[in-house]
Parts: sequence; C-alpha cells; structure tokens
Amino acid sequence: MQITTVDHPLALTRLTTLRDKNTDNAAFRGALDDLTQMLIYEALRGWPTDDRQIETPLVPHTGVRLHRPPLLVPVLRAGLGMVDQAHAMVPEAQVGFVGIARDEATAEPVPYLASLPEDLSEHPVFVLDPMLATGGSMLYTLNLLVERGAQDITAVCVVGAPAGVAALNDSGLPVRLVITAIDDRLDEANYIVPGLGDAGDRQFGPR
Ligand SMILES: O=P(O)(O)OC[C@H]1O[C@H](OP(=O)(O)OP(=O)(O)O)[C@H](O)[C@@H]1O
Ligand SMILES: O=c1cc[nH]c(=O)[nH]1
Ligand SMILES: [Mg+2]
Repeated sequence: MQITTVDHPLALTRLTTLRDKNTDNAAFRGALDDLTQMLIYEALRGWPTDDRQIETPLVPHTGVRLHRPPLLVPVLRAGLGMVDQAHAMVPEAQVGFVGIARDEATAEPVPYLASLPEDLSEHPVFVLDPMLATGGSMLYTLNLLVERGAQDITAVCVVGAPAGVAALNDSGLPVRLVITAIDDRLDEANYIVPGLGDAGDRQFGPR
C-alpha cells in the first residue's frame, strides 16, 4: 500500500494543536480545517487533468481541470470536520456520507448511516476520517465502497496506529493512505497513543 506522510512543518504545528488537551473545541475544529487543506493538497498531487480552454484578458489559453474529481466521503462524526475544507479545495466534488460509531467495549464498528451513489466504478473516492485506530471503521467503509464498484480509494487521515495501517495494508483492498502521523500504539481501550483523544468528542462534545 502506498503511504504518503504529510509532515510539512505547518501540518505538524496543526497536529500539535490537535494533540494538546488544552485546545478547546473551536480551536480543534480550526486546526483540523487547516490540516485537511494540506492533506487534500498532497492527496491530489499528480492527479490527472484534462485540458480546459479559456481566454485570459490577453490571449486564448489552454488550462486544466481535474480529471474525475474524487467523491468525498466523510466518516461521521469525526470526518465531518474535514469535509468542508476538502470540498472547498475540490468544489466540483460530489459528497457521500458514512456514519459509524465504535462500540466502546469491543471497539467494533457499528454503522448507522450510508448515503452513497449506487455505482462507484467510475469514481475515485477520498475517505475522510482523522483517526485510524484498529482500522475497523475504515475497513468497514472501504468494503462498502468496493461493494459498489470503487477501485481507487484514498484514506485521508490525521493520526494512525500501526495496527490500523497494517489492517489496511493486509486487506488487499485498492486503497492508499495519506496521513500526517503514524503514532506509537493503541492503549487497552484502543485509543491511539500519544494520539489526540476522541476526535468526534473534541469537535462536537461527548455523544
Ligand atoms: O480504527 P477504529 O478502531 O475503527 O477507530 C477509528 C474510528 O473511531 C472514531 O470514531 P468514533 O467511533 O469515536 O465515532 P465519532 O466520530 O462519532 O466520535 C474515528 O473517527 C474513527 O471513525
Ligand atoms: O484514539 C482514537 C481512537 C479512535 N477514535 C478516536 O477518535 N481516537
Ligand atoms: Mg468518537
């Protein structure tokens, strides 16, 4: 699996804000917004383009547009904090939604929403979820997408645990990973260490 680590100093300052337990919900959302811009920018590096004929104020000119803009799929709740900025970067993108909450006792993904196009065979997909812990939620989402024909998927994450990265790698699914940091480990409750806590709660409050 291809892994792109976005460790630009500006990405790392935002990650530090996210990790800081004294960052309030509004500042957390702001830092995630900034970081998402950088992740999407890197995720689209080298993306195919088509010619677009325009006229500058001086002469006709051949510019570009994205070839097949990715479908953006935030995984609720935490991925909601990434979708507005991702959409701002790729305004022509369509957006689908997946909702999953981990069972707190088992860390198994419990899905509660899937709102996606029926046929994804022509759509590259960007899955937006800041956290890749055991990988259960991401694998559930990837399988949902592949069942609908997706063949080109990018997982766009902020922090991963080695176990989650290995789970994606071992899945054999058509996915690459764009991420800011791969942390040390999971704790006994399957939280990422050092991590940043619960990315959903830190944006929206406890559920
Ligand atoms: O890799 P995993 O072990 O599956 O853990 C990662 C998942 O956990 C978090 O969501 P959570 O279940 O806390 O829901 P929330 O976003 O509503 O808080 C996170 O946003 C991921 O979706
Ligand atoms: O550390 C973790 C693990 C799963 N989900 C989170 O939000 N944080
Ligand atoms: Mg949560």
